Amino acid sequence: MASKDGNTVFLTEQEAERIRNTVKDRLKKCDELAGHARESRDTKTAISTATGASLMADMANMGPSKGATMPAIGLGQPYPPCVAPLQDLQPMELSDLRMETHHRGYRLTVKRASPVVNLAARSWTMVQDEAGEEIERLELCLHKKRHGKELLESADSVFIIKEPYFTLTDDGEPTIRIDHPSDLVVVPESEAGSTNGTNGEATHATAAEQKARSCKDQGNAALEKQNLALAHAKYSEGLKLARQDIVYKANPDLARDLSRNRAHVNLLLNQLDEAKADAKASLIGKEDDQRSRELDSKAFFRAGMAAYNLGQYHEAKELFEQRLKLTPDIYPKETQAILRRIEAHLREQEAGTHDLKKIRAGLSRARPRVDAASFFSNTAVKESPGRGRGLFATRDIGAGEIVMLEKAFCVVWGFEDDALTAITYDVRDDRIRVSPVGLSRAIVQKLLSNPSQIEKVMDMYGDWQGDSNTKNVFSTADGPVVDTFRVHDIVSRNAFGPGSQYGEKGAQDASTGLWIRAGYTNHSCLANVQKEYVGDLMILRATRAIAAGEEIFHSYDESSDYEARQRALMHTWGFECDCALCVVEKAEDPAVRKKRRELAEEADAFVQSQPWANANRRVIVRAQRLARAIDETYDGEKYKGLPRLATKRIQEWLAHAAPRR
Ligand SMILES: C[S@@+](CC[C@H](N)C(=O)[O-])C[C@H]1O[C@@H](n2cnc3c(N)ncnc32)[C@H](O)[C@@H]1O
Repeated sequence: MASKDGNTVFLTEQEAERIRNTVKDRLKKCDELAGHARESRDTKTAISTATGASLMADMANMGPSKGATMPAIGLGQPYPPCVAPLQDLQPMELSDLRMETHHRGYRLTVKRASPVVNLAARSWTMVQDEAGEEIERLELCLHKKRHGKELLESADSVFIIKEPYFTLTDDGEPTIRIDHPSDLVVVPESEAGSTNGTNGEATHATAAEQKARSCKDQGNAALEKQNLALAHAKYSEGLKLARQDIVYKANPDLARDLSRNRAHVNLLLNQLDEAKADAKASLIGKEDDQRSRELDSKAFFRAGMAAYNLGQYHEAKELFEQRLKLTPDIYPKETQAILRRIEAHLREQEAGTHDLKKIRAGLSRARPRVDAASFFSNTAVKESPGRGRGLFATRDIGAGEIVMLEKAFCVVWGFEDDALTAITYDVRDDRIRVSPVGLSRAIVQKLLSNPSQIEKVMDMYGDWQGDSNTKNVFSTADGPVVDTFRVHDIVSRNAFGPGSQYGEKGAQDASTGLWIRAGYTNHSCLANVQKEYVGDLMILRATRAIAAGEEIFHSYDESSDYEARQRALMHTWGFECDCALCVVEKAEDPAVRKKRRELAEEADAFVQSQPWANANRRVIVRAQRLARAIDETYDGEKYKGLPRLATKRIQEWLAHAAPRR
């Protein structure tokens, strides 16, 4: 575990080595044991170990050092999630598990047998199979919660593990390990009778209708108590019954009521795709009936809000217009106000007409995200030879003009509960990094809640592109499928920090986010746009005139030192920059670069220690001398038309200080 303090993450060489060795030792042992039969555990010992560990973890989570250490996570052995529906998988028993094996084609049904051990980046518990004869450890890595609740804590539930992966923990202990949340199906015990985890079809219409009604009542009661997850589960259970032909033909309104109610819960849970679909499915369409109009008005509102929150403003406009037309007497002012907001967002989307001053004024720590549309029409994504895909200007853009505005797909602010930073060691490149795993986690949650968004996130660049046969499968009959290793790798290469806008500070507190469109922008040290942030709205502004067809570049790393810059680009983004500036710098005598680096360090120290306000003549002369000395390290001929990055800070200091003398 690394300790953290203020802006720095401390990780000594020994600690780094220990993390490396732990991961490598584990992999070695896994290799040796691959295919071996599982050894039976003693139930009593297993439960008492888990109980002790659970207590210790709870105490650590409550203690004074809470949050003072960063979890360490080993990476680099990605495997795809299961893409088969439960009903196509064969049942297996705990005793069938083989070490270091993905049991493809199988499913395992278990029940929790001990308390849950809740750690920062993982949770584990002991589970027993249906016969209760065997006991084994089950671990959920990182993606261990759903709607803020620990999945393993689900009371009275059975867990069905799709294509279980049996491996070793870092401590060398056997465990079933789940990395992809879609590989775990949590089924209420009452429903678990049918082995595929779904309700058996009720054959008798009246009995099914009665059961569906009871589910609706239970859903309503759960909603009243703000138990959204239970309300959703109950409405879903009821819907399954109410949508059966025999029930639907006799009473179509029951399915509509359940859909309308679930739409409401889905909106509260930010499950916008299903909220929209449910609300639309609930429409009755009897315009001559007052009650039907009222209910459909509600449905149009719910579908409209879901579309609005998904940024689908054209659809949202249609839905709210239909609402107004259908029930001009129900909250007309509110509907008109939403329609005005939608019109404003459509203008933002088409012409980039954002009122940034107003947007900025509406932001606070309590409301850190903007309500604004993205504006992309000045840009297009195309191939960029040697760099994968890139972003290109579709028209001439003047210096200082806005090139693009994008609302983040997801931002985790450093002060939010979702924030989590971990030390990650990746065996693929033997590198240790500080990774915003809280952002990966939040993205996965958002994708599970809004499966229509999965494909566009998965299209982003990342090292692990998924299994070639299954990489484009994003759902099964059991729900959405998200490859969390892919999300992690996408975050590694595409996440940016919107800076400290709400008082976040320090490495452990850094805010990070994912902007999908901006993610296609390649790097150049000779960038033509600069990034700015207003809340979670990223603004790319032209730093010089950009001609139609030109590629848009921003700078991923602004270090003036060539070596430091290349190191950061290779370490974080995996490439070597070959822009015109890097070509010249690379060809220079390393001794010249070293001298420039030392002078730049001296200049940085000077700038930090000497305030420019009221600087006296002697101090200014010193700054001028330093600037000249750095300047002299540049060959005038070779650097013609190229920036002299190392002089930047001292020149800025001089620009502030000199005019006042
Ligand atoms: C944020 S993505 C940029 C979009 C990416 N090119 C794509 O195809 O989706 C970052 C990745 O693009 C590539 N890249 C960006 N700038 C580059 C450059 N100047 N030269 C080579 N590769 C670059 C690297 O692979 C980097 O990890």
